[in-house]
Amino acid sequence: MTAVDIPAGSPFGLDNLPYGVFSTPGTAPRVGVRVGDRVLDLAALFEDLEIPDPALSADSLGPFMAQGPARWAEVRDRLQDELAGHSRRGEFGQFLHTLDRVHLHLPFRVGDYVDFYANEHHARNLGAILRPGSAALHPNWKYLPVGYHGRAGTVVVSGTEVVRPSGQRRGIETDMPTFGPSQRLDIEAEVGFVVGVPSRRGVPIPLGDFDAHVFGAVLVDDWSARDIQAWEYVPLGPFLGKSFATSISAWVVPMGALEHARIAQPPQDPEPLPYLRGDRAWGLDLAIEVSWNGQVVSRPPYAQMYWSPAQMLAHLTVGGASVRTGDLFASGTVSGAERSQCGSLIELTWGGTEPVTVGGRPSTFLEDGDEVVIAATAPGPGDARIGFGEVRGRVIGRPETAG
Ligand SMILES: O=C(O)/C=C/C(=O)CC(=O)CC(=O)O
Ligand SMILES: [Ca+2]
Ligand SMILES: [Mg+2]
Repeated sequence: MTAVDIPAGSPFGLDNLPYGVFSTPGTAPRVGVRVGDRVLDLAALFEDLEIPDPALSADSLGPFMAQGPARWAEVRDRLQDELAGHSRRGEFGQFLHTLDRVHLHLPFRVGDYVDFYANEHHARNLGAILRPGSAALHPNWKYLPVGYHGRAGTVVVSGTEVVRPSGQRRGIETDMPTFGPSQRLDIEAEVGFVVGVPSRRGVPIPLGDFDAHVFGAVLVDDWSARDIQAWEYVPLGPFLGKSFATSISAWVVPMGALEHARIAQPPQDPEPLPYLRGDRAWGLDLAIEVSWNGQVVSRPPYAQMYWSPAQMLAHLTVGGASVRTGDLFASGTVSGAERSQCGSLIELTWGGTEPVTVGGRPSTFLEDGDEVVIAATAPGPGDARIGFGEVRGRVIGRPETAG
């Protein structure tokens, strides 16, 4: 028994306690923690406990995340103790709001945003689809986690509508561009890692220091306009095809909640260079599920990621780049060896040549009105699951062109 009602088997039990930013009608956004199907007002609880912290009244997790790992652990331990009913009071009703009564905001101000390309199945599939006749993997791929800097200002919270981008599109049969709404609008199911503690410019973050900087993880949907991307990406990489919207889940799962999800990474051959070499138990056994208009179309296994989040951060900073509170780096699309495990529609439909049936309709890329939901859970202690919640987005036509 806990001091609060948590539905049996909820992936939002005391072993999870993910953080977000919420408001109720007429009140200011502030830090909340998901407990079962409710949101706990953290600032109000801590005031009541006579340990107030202005960081918890902020409209972003930033100030709390900047306080660092000792404080994260202290707050988490205190919460677990209070909610487990170990305190004299055990009265939480006044601090809890049911989910249907709260508005969930973007949980932190996104600083810099990087997207990696850390999944070998995805990299090989995209190579085969986009660059037939060339080697699927570039020679650098197994030596460094390939990535690019994305657009932080268009990272949006789950539930935000995604406006179909227009741009220069390459036709399938021709190399001449036309301008108009993307006809190959896609998703990418990814996991993102959120920096809490900044680093100093010129000082790389070694593999072993990951926990000193990274606060938690979110689900990411890296919406991608494949026809825009295919025309523009040479030689500098993704640009407008991926900058119109990147959705993240509303809950940031603290790294402390993922300790039972840690597994060995897949073998790395060739052995990485020394700054990328270290603890191999950095895989994460996250089970992801992609639903398209309510139908599960894919189950990407994060366990198969080639590069670990610690390797991503080490590489991102090895040249001297610093990170700041609120920086987000995403893993890249998560795919498995099977078609039914692919985290993007371009893979799932093999470049649009092999439609999947969604709601009885043969489907390749996203139509206006389509909705995609990416959800995930991780193993917790015993039988418990740790929920990430979901990242949801519905595609709408551009307002001025919508019919
Ligand atoms: O291989 C390419 O040219 C492009 C790859 C992507 O679009 C994937 C990307 O954004 C990185 C990732 O999600 O893995
Ligand atoms: Ca991506
Ligand atoms: Mg504890």
